[in-house]
Amino acid sequence: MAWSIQDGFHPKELTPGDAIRYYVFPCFLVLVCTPGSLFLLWFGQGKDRPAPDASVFLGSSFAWTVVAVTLAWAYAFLRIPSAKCHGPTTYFGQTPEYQANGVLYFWASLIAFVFCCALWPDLPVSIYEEMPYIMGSLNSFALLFCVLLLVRGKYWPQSKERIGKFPLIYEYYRGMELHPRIFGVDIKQLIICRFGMIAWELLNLTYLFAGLRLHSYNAGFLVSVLLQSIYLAKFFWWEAGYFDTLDIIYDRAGFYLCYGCLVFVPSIYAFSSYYFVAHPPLVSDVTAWVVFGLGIAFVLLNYKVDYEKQVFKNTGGKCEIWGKPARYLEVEYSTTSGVKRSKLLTSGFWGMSRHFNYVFELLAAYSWAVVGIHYGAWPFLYSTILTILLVQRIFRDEEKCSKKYGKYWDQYCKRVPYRLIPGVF
Ligand SMILES: NC(=O)C1=CN([C@@H]2O[C@H](COP(=O)(O)OP(=O)(O)OC[C@H]3O[C@@H](n4cnc5c(N)ncnc54)[C@H](OP(=O)(O)O)[C@@H]3O)[C@@H](O)[C@H]2O)C=CC1
Ligand SMILES: CC(C)=CCC[C@@H](C)[C@H]1CC[C@H]2C3=CC=C4C[C@@H](O)CC[C@]4(C)[C@H]3CC[C@]12C
Repeated sequence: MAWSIQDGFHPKELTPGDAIRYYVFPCFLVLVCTPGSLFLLWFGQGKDRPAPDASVFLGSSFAWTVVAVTLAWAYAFLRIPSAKCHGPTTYFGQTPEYQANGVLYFWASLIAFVFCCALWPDLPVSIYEEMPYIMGSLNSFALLFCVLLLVRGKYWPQSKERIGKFPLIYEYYRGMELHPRIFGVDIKQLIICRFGMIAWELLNLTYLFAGLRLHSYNAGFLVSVLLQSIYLAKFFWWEAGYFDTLDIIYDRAGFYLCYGCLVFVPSIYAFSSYYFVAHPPLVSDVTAWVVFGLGIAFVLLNYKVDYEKQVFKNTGGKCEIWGKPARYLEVEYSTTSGVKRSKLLTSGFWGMSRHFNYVFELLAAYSWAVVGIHYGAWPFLYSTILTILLVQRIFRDEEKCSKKYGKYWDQYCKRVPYRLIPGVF
């Protein structure tokens, strides 16, 4: 069998597992995420504010302006002349093209935002206070956008790919197309890399500036925002590497990714900074800067693990890992254009566990939350959800690899027996 995503769903053979996967889980997420995100932004302000009513979905003119400007800014950077890069060719022969100006986009966004804050000093506090409305607008936009993706992917697909039928709610959740484009740009790059990631960064800065205006300097808050900013700067530096991941080569543009980056990222990923405006961290300055040192180490180590694999792949295995020639397993997989050979790295971090990059990813996420430890669990919301998301991702990634490499994947798992933490899991 050629290595491809062999979709197919047989309602007559529905197992309890299928029912959960194709009906219960997507319905649950679609129903829970919207009220959940709105609750978080109301609750996170920690005041006795009246709970938002249904009119919050209409947003406000300020909220819609913020959303529209951020989207237009992200879109503009995907249209300006720039170098291009490409993702892996799909099994049905499509090679997605991306704009390779992530670093410029990141710095230009930061500078433009700081400039706006200097021009309108009340801007950060206004955005902070209007966040429930901004989240209302984002929810309305995202839910509708995912309907458009579903309709277009189902009735007017842009690619030649043929995929099996699934329950409608699952198609909405999963999405229909792998690499859809809109007005000349790749939708996943626009929504995930450009909107989601820059919203996370600019919201962090907004909350930090709002905190400074409403209270005073707080080392714990600054450290938390700095660590996330360094992490996000690293993301834009490595953006081309992201085009080789599960989200791009396997997941489709639908609720999971698009609603995820339009709503889940701004509400949950940036939540600790949001929470710190009304609940300034209570750790001492010295503790905060020790956390900073550790956090930077975790972010860099996370990058180092990804980088080892990138160098290994780019050199076809002819590289050194930790000062010794890389060790690997030779593997084969079938494609529609014949059998292909590849290699799986088994030395360095990739010999310790099959997803050691996630260990540092999690440590980094816990490090920028830990400055809020005196407030209990809320500052750890993102890191806790990330733990669940990454464990689920390990299983999804391994299902993909097992389908792709077959018996070779079993051999690799024997050589590198642990998934995440050596000796434990
Ligand atoms: N903050 C967040 O929300 C999240 C952050 N991340 C971060 O994003 C980055 C990328 O993570 P992610 O895309 O999940 O996964 P990985 O970078 O771990 O990539 C997994 C893929 O790499 C290939 N691979 C796996 N093992 C080996 C090996 N030993 N040798 C060579 N190739 C191998 C396989 O693809 P193939 O063989 O087909 O090429 C596999 O599907 C990480 O830094 C991670 O921490 C990830 C998820 C969520
Ligand atoms: C339940 C629900 C709606 C989930 C949404 C999940 C998505 C928003 C995330 C799933 C995978 C996430 C990411 C993967 C890898 C990344 C690289 C990292 O360096 C930066 C973050 C990210 C782009 C991250 C972003 C959110 C997801 C797409």
